[in-house]
Amino acid sequence: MSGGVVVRGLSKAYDGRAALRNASLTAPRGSFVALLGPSGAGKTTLLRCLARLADPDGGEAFVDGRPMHALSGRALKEARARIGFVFQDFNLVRRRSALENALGGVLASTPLWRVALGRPRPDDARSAMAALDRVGLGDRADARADELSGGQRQRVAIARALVQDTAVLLADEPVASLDPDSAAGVLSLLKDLTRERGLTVLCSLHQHHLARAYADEIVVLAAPEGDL
Ligand SMILES: Nc1ncnc2c1ncn2[C@@H]1O[C@H](COP(=O)(O)OP(=O)(O)OP(=O)(O)O)[C@@H](O)[C@H]1O
Repeated sequence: MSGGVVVRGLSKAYDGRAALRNASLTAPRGSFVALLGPSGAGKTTLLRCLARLADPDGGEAFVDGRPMHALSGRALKEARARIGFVFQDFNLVRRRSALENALGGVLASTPLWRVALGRPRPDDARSAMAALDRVGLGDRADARADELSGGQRQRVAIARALVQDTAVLLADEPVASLDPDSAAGVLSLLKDLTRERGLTVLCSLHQHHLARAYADEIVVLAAPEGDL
């Protein structure tokens, strides 16, 4: 199984009600794939199943060659640590700086005493700075996350994924709360990263025109009908 994202026949129900039914898609390595569909179609559920933040009831979900549906324990934890996430509601630690948030990408592999003392490994601090530079926020490294604009916060979340050395980035409506210019900036940054680093981006969006402007491919999820 090559890199990127492959979903085959993925299904998930909550309390007997289908949230996702028999979904299949492929996001080849280095591509930007947009996920469209009406509210309730299961876009978030699909992204959560891919990262095994939710357990699918059936089907297969491969992320960068790893069978996420079949992993457990340490192997699952390691696989999940290699997936980057960007969510609509800015999943950053608000009172921490941009640099500390970007460093969150390596915290899973940092000894606890370094976390407790707030002393990152020098290499990690350098790569976090480089990632912030890449997303255009090198001069805001010390700013607290809650002092940044929405677009800047999404850039920090992207920097965190770069520090994590992630191969696949899952983005759940990353521009839903942003003004049009910031939204365009975030999506074009994601697109550039697919070209530059071979990053695979699977990104749910509500705006069709943005999907058409930035995505290599568009996948439309239909709402699952009825109970299972
Ligand atoms: N944790 C949960 N518990 C119960 N039902 C859920 C849960 N998460 C999602 N659902 C239900 O599953 C269905 C799919 O929801 P999901 O959030 O995946 O859709 P979506 O396409 O992302 O929608 P939106 O575009 O509105 O964000 C919905 O009917 C939703 O109510």
